[in-house]
Amino acid sequence: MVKVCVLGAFGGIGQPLSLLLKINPHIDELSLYDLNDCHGISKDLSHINTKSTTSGFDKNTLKDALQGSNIVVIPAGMARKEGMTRDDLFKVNANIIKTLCLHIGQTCSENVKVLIISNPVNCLVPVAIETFRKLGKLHPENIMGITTLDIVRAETFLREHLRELNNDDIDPLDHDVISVVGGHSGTTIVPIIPDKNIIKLLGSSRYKQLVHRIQFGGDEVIKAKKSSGSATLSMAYAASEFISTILLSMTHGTGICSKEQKYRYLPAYVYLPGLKNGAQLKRHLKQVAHLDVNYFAVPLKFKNGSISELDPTILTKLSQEEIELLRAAMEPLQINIKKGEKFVQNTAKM
Ligand SMILES: NC(=O)C1=CN([C@@H]2O[C@H](COP(=O)(O)OP(=O)(O)OC[C@H]3O[C@@H](n4cnc5c(N)ncnc54)[C@H](O)[C@@H]3O)[C@@H](O)[C@H]2O)C=CC1
Ligand SMILES: O=C([O-])CC(=O)C(=O)O
Repeated sequence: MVKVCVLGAFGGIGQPLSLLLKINPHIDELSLYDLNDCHGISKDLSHINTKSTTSGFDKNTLKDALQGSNIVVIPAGMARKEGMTRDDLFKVNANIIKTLCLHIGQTCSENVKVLIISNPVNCLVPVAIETFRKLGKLHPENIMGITTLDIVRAETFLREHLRELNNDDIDPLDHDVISVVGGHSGTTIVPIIPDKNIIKLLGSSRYKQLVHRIQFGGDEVIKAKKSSGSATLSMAYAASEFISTILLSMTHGTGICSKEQKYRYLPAYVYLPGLKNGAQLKRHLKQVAHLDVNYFAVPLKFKNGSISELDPTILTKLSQEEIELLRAAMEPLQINIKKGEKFVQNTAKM
C-alpha cells in the first residue's frame, strides 16, 4: 500500500499535482490537506476511475491526513507575484515548513519521504533538515527539495534552440544531455551540458540566452501571468515526474526517470553530509568553486524510495563558462542555507 499526502493540495500547484497523482498507477491512497477544506477536491478526484482512493482534510485534521503516509509532498505556502524575489517568501513559508515538518516527524514513520516544493527551496530544505534534527529524527536520504522544474525547463529551452538550428540529432531528453545543479533561484541555478560540442554548436550568444532563461524561467511565467501568481501547471508536471521516479524505485528497486523510453537521473536539492558520495561532491565543489556548501542540487540515484547515492561525475567535465556559473552560485547559496539553518536553530523550543 502506497500512501501519498499533499500538503497545500488546494493551491495552484496542489490541485493539478493531485490530479496527476490520482492517475499514477503506483499510488493506492491519496491524502489531500490544506488550510482550505479539501473535501470537495477529494470528492471530485474520487470520480476518476483509477485505482487509488482519495481523502480530503481540513485545517483541524492534519494528523489524520499524514497518518501512514509513505511520501509527503509540500506545495503549501505563499507564491511570488511580480516584483518579489523568492527570498521575500522566506518568513511566511519558513514558519509553514517548520510547523508541517514538526507534525510529519511526530506522526509519520521515520522512513517517510518529505519533498519540498515551497519557496525559497534553497532556505526551506535547511529549515526541514534542522527541524527533523531537533526532533532527533533526521534521515537526510529522505528529505529533498524538488528542483525538477529547472531540468524540465532546461530540456524544453535547449530543444527550442536545437530546432532553430535544424538539429534533430540531439534529443535533450536523452540521458545526460543537460542537467541542472546548485540551487533553485536565479544565479544559484547552474545548467551543465556534459558534451561540450553542444555548447559549441549553440554558439556564445545562444548559450548565454539559454542559461539566462533556465535561471530566470520563473520570472518569465510570473510576468506572463500578470501578477496572478507563479508557475503552477509546469511545476505540478515536474513534481509528478519526480514523485513517479521515487515511486518506481519503491516498486522496482532502483528509480530512474523514464521519459519516452529514455532514462536519466533527476536532480534534487539535498543535504550532502550523510549521503553516499556527499563528502566527495563537497570536496569537488571546494576545489572547483572555492567554497564549501552542505546543500546542493545534484542528480540522484534512488533505492526503495530513498536516495542511495549522488552522481558526483556531473562536476568532473565542466567548461570554463560552467565553472564561472558554479562560482557565481556558491555565495548566494551559502547565504540562503545559513538563513534557513539559523531560523530553526534560533527557535528555543519545538
Ligand atoms: N520548487 C519549485 O520549483 C517551485 C516552487 N513554487 C512554490 O510553491 C509554493 C506554492 O505555490 P502555489 O501553489 O502557486 O501557491 P498557492 O497560493 O496557489 O497555493 C498555496 C496553498 O498553500 C496553502 N497553505 C498555506 N499555508 C498552509 C499550511 N500551513 N498548511 C497547508 N496548506 C497551507 C494555501 O491555503 C494554498 O491553498 C510557493 O511557495 C511557490 O513559490 C512554485 C513553482 C515552482
Ligand atoms: O518563480 C517562482 O517564484 C516559482 C518558481 O520557483 C519557479 O517557477 O521556478
